[in-house]
Amino acid sequence: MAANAFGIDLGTSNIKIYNREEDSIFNERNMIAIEKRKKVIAIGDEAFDMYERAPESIDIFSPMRNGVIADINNMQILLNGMLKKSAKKGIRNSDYYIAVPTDITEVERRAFYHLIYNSDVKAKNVYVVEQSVADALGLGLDVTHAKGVMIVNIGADTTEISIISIGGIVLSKLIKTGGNKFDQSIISSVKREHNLVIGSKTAEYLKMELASALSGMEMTAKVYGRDVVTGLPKEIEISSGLIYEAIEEQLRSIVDAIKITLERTPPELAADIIDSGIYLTGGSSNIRSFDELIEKETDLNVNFFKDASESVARGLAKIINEDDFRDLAYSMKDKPNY
Ligand SMILES: Nc1ncnc2c1ncn2[C@@H]1O[C@H](COP(=O)(O)OP(=O)(O)OP(=O)(O)O)[C@@H](O)[C@H]1O
Repeated sequence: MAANAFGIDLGTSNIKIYNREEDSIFNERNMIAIEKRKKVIAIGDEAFDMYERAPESIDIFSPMRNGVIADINNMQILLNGMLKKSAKKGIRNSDYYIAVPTDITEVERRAFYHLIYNSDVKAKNVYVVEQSVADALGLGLDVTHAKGVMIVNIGADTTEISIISIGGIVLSKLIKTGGNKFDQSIISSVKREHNLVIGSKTAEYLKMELASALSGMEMTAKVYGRDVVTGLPKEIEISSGLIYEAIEEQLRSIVDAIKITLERTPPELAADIIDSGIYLTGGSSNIRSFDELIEKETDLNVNFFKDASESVARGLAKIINEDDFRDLAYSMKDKPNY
């Protein structure tokens, strides 16, 4: 029997690890800090704390890009370190369940599997789970039944929109828009409007404080940055209106992708979705009134969950612990050329 079982949701911004033995979810930033291109000096939240503060000799980055593994060697080092951090024992000879986006290439999919299979955790078994299936289970939906559900996961680099029925994916679309793109737009807008250079952590703070998916909110927040003209540090008050203008285009592209997916949904499943509504998940679904915007634009009910950023990990926990859902995980070994 396997020593333990872990469920892994590798996000561009955060890595979430479910540990069966401790029945807990570990959630830290998916970041690694490397000094002089050789020495790993920090991982996870500790690396994130150094981000945009460290000298040039230290590179700090996420080994994931647009929802897929961009740097497998560093992702492996990071994952091993995070597993050791998250679990007191049972890392070796355990079963590993990894969530993978659906709308990616076979090469990208294989990289998730090999990340675990080739790592020094010496996994007993490696199983792959479609990310949106785990997401739906984590929200408390029983996806093994015939009823169709639509899951919209708005993450950091990506938004994945999926239609699930009878435990399988009927349609899935991954678009390269999410929280990180909102942050980048906020940086550009603050620079254009106020001649102020801010870092991405400040942009994320402004997003969390002031962003709304609907116009009309009136709030302000003070931030520090560097004045482009004088080169000196400066404090400025930013309005929610500016943040709305900065992210409006990206909000629209997410709504448009949802509409396109709905248009392509088979009619019987569309009827189910009208009945049950759209399920909104992922960290960026926390932007104020996102559910209201989607409801307004699609005329469908939107179900929003406050702690949705860990729903994939909670879904993996269900697959690990409940026999009824075990078949939702599959081994890549059963497929040729793996
Ligand atoms: N309260 C909040 N308001 C707005 N955005 C938030 C909030 N909380 C988290 N976020 C954003 O959610 C994103 C992280 O979400 P999540 O953990 O679902 O992404 P991920 O799985 O790492 O990314 P991806 O799915 O793109 O690989 C970040 O961009 C973060 O800024």
